[in-house]
Order: sequence, then structure tokens, then C-alpha cells
Amino acid sequence: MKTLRIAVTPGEPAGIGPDLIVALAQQVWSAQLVIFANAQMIAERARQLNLPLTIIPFDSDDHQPAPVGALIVQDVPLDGTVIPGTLNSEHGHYVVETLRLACEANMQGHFDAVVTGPVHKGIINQSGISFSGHTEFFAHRSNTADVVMMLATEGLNVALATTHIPLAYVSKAITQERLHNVIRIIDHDFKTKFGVAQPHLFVCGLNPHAGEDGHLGREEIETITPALDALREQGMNITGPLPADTIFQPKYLAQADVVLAMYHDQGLPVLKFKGFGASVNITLGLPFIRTSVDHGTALDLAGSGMADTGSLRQALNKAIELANQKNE
Ligand SMILES: NC(=O)c1ccc[n+]([C@@H]2O[C@H](COP(=O)([O-])OP(=O)(O)OC[C@H]3O[C@@H](n4cnc5c(N)ncnc54)[C@H](O)[C@@H]3O)[C@@H](O)[C@H]2O)c1
Ligand SMILES: N[C@H](C(=O)O)[C@H](O)COP(=O)(O)O
Repeated sequence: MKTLRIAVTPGEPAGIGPDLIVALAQQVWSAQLVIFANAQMIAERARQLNLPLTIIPFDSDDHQPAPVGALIVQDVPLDGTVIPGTLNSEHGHYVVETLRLACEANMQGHFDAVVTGPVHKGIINQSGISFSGHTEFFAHRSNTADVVMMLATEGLNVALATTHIPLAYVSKAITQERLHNVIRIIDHDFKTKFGVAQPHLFVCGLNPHAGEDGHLGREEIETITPALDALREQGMNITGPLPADTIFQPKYLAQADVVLAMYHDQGLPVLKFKGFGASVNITLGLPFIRTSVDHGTALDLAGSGMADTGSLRQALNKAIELANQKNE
């Protein structure tokens, strides 16, 4: 079996992404991890953390995984000094360039997956680049009209009908077309990538108590239920819309392959309460495999050696698992 090659972006240089990469370089990986980052910044972070690190420049002809204590790096230029914990808007272009290069490398078929560390959306926007998240960025760069953000932890998968948009826009963004596209992507990816023959989706309502028969909001009656009914008629196994405050209970979760939440903070607080630090963010519907961490830049911990590597480890392992299945 050929050795997998995975692109890894550590994300915001002032955050914990570089710390996590350096920490995970202290173990053997079955795949070749290629870090898209500034080599000098990564080496400096290793010094700050007092961890051994050898940088190996990326050579596309060499498919060997890095030995313990080393990282294979595709160097990306970065001007100025990086101070762990201190954001610098001059670094926004660098961060986006690491994502662009990793995306291109995957689009061209040179890599088996991309795994991303945390970026700081605010500082990228301050640098003059409109950016709402990796999910939207990779969808745009790969010309993919609809993708789905799903976070997965042991015993719970939560997908989102809308991602990084203001709460005030959510109701308008939930259309029958969007729900059809999102649910078709989930159904397809669970069947083809996760080996679930007939995925069972549990779908949240948008309003309190799923609208209480229209007395607390009409989106369930006018949009969500008709969309789900049409998909049920096509043979999909869908329960809902159910009130979001009671959908996350063992009785339902025992039957659910995935819970579809209508917006970011309807579903992700539940997922992160259950499994923060042990969850993976997976983008469904992209033309390549992409996984990520469940946490942000944690500026308060950058350079301290206190950041938990659990989620990045899981994101790497999930990408390797999905890539191996794809190659079977
Ligand atoms: N994957 C991503 O790129 C991603 C994900 C979530 C948030 N973010 C971004 O990160 C920035 C900061 O967001 P935030 O402060 O809401 O969330 P955060 O996850 O950075 O931090 C929240 C809290 O969790 C702790 N924490 C986070 N990761 C940890 C780890 N690996 N080990 C130990 N403790 C950890 C932090 O110290 C902090 O107390 C924002 O700009 C946000 O958009 C990025
Ligand atoms: N919504 C994600 C979370 O809360 O964990 C996070 O912001 C990262 O999203 P992207 O992978 O789209 O950057």
C-alpha cells in the first residue's frame, strides 16, 4: 500500500497550532505529514517549547514519513516576528496562503487529505481579506457550491445547515433548497465514506419547541417540514424537525447517525460539551478529504506547552482513516 501524504496547515502562527504540530512531531506517523508553514517560525516555536525538532524541506519525490522529532515542511514565506499569543494582522496573508497552497495541492491530486489547525478569523479579516472559515474557503477555492460542516466525537455527529453567518441571517439562509443539498451530501457521504447503509438523520427545528405549531415561528411549517417530507418520499431516513432542546437525549441519539442543527451555536455547544478536545471537524461534500480541530487559536496557551494535542491527533487519524478507505 502506498504511503499516504497529508497536507497539514498549523493555522494562526501566534496561536497554538505550531505548538501542536511540534508536539505531534515527537511520535511516528504512518502517513507522510507535510506541514505548509513557515519553517523558521516552526523551528523557533520548538525552541520556545524546548522540544527537539529537525526540519526537512519537502521533496515531492520522497514519500517517507518524517522520523520522530522531525517535520517535513513546505516552506511558506512569513515576514516579521511571531510572538506567541499576540495577533498581528500583517500575518493574515501568510495564513491564507498556507490554506491556498494546501488546497491546490489536494485539488491537483498530489495529496490524500488536508488537516487544518486553528486560524483566527478576525485577524484575517483585519488584514483585508474577507474570510469566514476554512469550510467556506475550501468550498470557494474548489468551486463547490454546497459543503457541510460536521463535528464528530465518540457517540455523536453534529452537522450544520448554516455555518459562519450572523444569527440575524440564519432564518433566510434556511431554504428548502439548502436543506435538500445539505441532507443529500450527508446521506451520500455517510453511505460512501462512513459505511452506513441507510443513514438516519435527526433534524432540529429552528424555533423554540420547533415552532409550537406555528405559534413560536413558522419556518418549521413553511420550510423545514416540507423539505424533509420531500426527502423522506425519496427514501431517506429522516426524523424531525424535533425541538433542539430535547433532541440531544440518549433515546434519540441511540438511533441517530447524525443530528442536523440549523445553525452553529444550536449544535456545536452540545457537541463540544460532550467531547471538546476529542472531536474532529470534517467537511462533507468537498472534492478532497478535509479534517480539522474542534478548538480555536487558544492565544492564552500559545508557546506554553499546555495545549492539548487530542483534537489535532484525532483529526490526523481521521484523515488517514478516510484516505485509506478511499484508496481501498
Ligand atoms: N478550526 C478553527 O480554525 C477554529 C475553530 C474554532 C475557533 N476558531 C477561532 O479561534 C479564535 C479563538 O476562539 P475562542 O477563544 O472562541 O476559542 P478557543 O478554542 O481558541 O479557546 C476557548 C478556550 O478553550 C481553551 N482551549 C482551546 N484549545 C485548547 C487546547 N488544544 N488545549 C487546551 N485548551 C484549549 C482556550 O485556552 C480557551 O480557554 C477565534 O478567532 C475563532 O474563530 C478557529
Ligand atoms: N465552527 C468551527 C468550530 O466552532 O469548531 C470553527 O469555527 C472552524 O470552522 P472552519 O473549519 O470552517 O474554519
